[in-house]
Amino acid sequence: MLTIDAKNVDFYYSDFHALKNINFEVEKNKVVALIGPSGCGKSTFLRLINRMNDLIDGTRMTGTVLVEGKDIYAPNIHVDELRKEVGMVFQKPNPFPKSIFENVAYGLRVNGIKDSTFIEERVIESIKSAALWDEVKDKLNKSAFALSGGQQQRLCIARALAISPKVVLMDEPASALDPISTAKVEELIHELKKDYTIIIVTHNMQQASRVSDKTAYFYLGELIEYDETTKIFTNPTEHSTQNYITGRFG
Ligand SMILES: Nc1ncnc2c1ncn2[C@@H]1O[C@H](COP(=O)(O)OP(=O)(O)OP(=O)(O)O)[C@@H](O)[C@H]1O
Repeated sequence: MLTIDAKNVDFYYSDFHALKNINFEVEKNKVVALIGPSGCGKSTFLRLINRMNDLIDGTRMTGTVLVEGKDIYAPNIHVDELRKEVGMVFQKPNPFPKSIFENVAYGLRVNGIKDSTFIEERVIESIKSAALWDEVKDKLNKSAFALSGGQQQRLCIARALAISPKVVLMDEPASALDPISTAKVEELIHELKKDYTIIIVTHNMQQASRVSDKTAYFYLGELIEYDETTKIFTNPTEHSTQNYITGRFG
């Protein structure tokens, strides 16, 4: 079964037609990069996969988005349940004003989990998975704001992992980070794909080619080309893709 299967998706911000007939499939445990010039609809599409656009007034979607075979826009879908399966990491690290431990425990607590041994194990495991353990193990009760930006971003990744999602959406997760932190996040993405399916929006072509199995090139609300990353970066079919990856526009 496909992990993500979007068919004939159109999306509007009021009258503005932001996504045009998108068809997009992702297999389990793959990393897919969404690339394309600013304003072409990458983030809009990413946010459709965990219904983040529902929060914006005047928006409308047609078509279907299936996550693990379930139509996530069907009336019986609970958005809170969906977001347990489809986690998200944003461009700027956004830890809560809580301790390092409580940031990661948060999703478990709001989901009603009370078993403190389970919470502790899950928090430690998630921080380890996010490649942050060695840096924070002696200060789990300190404020998350005392961490560096790169550490905060890995903490946000740990927070997303704690509730065991199937899919992790990442919207330019390294764009606010220095090169060393960026490299750590990229290594982490590589590790995480053993257990998760990851969709990442990035403006950094090297990053897309380093971290992803497949790459989707968007332009003016259309999915122009979607293929193996090596193919997109060495021998794309479309002129528009070629122009973008070689830096001729965008
Ligand atoms: N909340 C909104 N209300 C109205 N229009 C919006 C809204 N968010 C995005 N848009 C428009 O939809 C289009 C796609 O935006 P989106 O943020 O998805 O692009 P993007 O490819 O992710 O861009 P960037 O690379 O700059 O983040 C743009 O023209 C944008 O102006």
